Amino acid sequence: MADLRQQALDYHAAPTPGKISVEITTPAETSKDLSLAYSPGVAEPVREIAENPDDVYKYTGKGNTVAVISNGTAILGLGNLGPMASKPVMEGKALLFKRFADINSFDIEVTHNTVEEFISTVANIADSFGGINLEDIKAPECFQIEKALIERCKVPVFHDDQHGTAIVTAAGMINALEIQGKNIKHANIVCMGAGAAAIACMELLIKCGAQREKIYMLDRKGVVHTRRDDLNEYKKLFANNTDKRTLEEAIDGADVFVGVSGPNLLSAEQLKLMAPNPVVFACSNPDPEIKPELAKAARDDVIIATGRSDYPNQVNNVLCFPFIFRGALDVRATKINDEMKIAAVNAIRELTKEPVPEEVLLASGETSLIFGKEYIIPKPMDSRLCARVARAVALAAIESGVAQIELPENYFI
Ligand SMILES: NC(=O)C1=CN([C@@H]2O[C@H](COP(=O)(O)OP(=O)(O)OC[C@H]3O[C@@H](n4cnc5c(N)ncnc54)[C@H](OP(=O)(O)O)[C@@H]3O)[C@@H](O)[C@H]2O)C=CC1
Ligand SMILES: CC(=O)C(=O)O
Ligand SMILES: [Mg+2]
Repeated sequence: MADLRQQALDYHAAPTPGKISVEITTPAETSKDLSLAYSPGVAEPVREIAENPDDVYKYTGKGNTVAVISNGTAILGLGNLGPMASKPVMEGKALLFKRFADINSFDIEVTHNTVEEFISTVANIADSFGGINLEDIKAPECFQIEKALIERCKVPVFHDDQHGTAIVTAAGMINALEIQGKNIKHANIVCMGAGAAAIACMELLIKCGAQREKIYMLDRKGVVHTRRDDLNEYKKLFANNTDKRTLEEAIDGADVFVGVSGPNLLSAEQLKLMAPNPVVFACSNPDPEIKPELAKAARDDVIIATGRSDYPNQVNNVLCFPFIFRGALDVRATKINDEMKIAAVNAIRELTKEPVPEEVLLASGETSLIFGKEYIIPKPMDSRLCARVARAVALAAIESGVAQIELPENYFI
């Protein structure tokens, strides 16, 4: 662990501080090059864009650039550590956009006093980008922020911790329940956490067939129930009319545990109370609600997933956000709607059942990956994800009427 700590610090410090840089895409060597790139030549695209605003997509990088924007109020599961402390994560998201979907991104860390100030800051710069990926903004402010920005911005705005997480959780959950021989419609679900990721995950699981009254959501004060008078409007949607008050009571006989809260909050004893063949998604980063080795030692019928790269079954929004933006940008979608989200769920879910190419096995350090308890969701290094998810999302955008241009010719086929 100490070794990983030092390796991670060295990785971020060298060979240059940070993880991303900006590259030039056109020649800029000679006076002639500069007369095209800068003055006088740059005036020509300026005039064209002033005449026809859509030409910004033709003459600038806007259409392939996403802003990754945070205020550092919910950095992974580490809490509210401020905008600068969030920068390694935001640079990390930019790295993932580039590595997995060839999308350029800038990380922007906003210092603000009021929610309205944050919203105005983002709304005022949004047009510079093809899309806005909001990251690690805590609940409940994140809901108001995302809603206001969707209304005010012409480009798609997507809160990754809500919807990216929900899409990957839904894809993994449907697969895991299928392997365990269970139907999501009948599943008793415990959700540890009642913030950005939790609310969005549960809403999407409901759209995929889960029943609201079978969901027991918990926050720091225990079960979210109808007799509590301290619930915000988002938690109220999950207030269960129940006498259960504690995790022990909620998890007794549950089929599913989704953890999007904090480290080590589920004990082996609590896991043992779950129904036969349970599904446990311990998704808090970097430290899950229960460690896989502890969960597996407690019972051998469990399917366990975490948000981490160093265990099997990585349920992490990296499997979604690069690709959902790839599809949205490529048909210039004005928003990322439910149809596009469900298309992403199905594309991720279905890919898991296909044979895994050798290059993915190599990159994952595995000799075999076959749909089953240890492989419920594709690996991030699976290059087929970009093609499958982006195409499904782009088609859904077109069919649901939010695309502004047609599918590019031979798009990912
Ligand atoms: N694997 C993945 O892809 C992702 C994982 N996550 C993880 O989910 C977690 C939450 O992130 P996010 O939703 O953005 O953050 P938020 O700040 O919006 O929500 C955090 C929620 O967790 C609850 N919580 C925190 N500590 C405890 C505790 N000790 N007992 C019970 N509930 C607790 C909070 O309760 P209260 O409301 O009472 O404060 C709150 O409801 C993080 O660990 C993050 O790493 C998030 C996104 C993606
Ligand atoms: C993965 C991620 O976005 C998070 O843990 O916040
Ligand atoms: Mg996050």
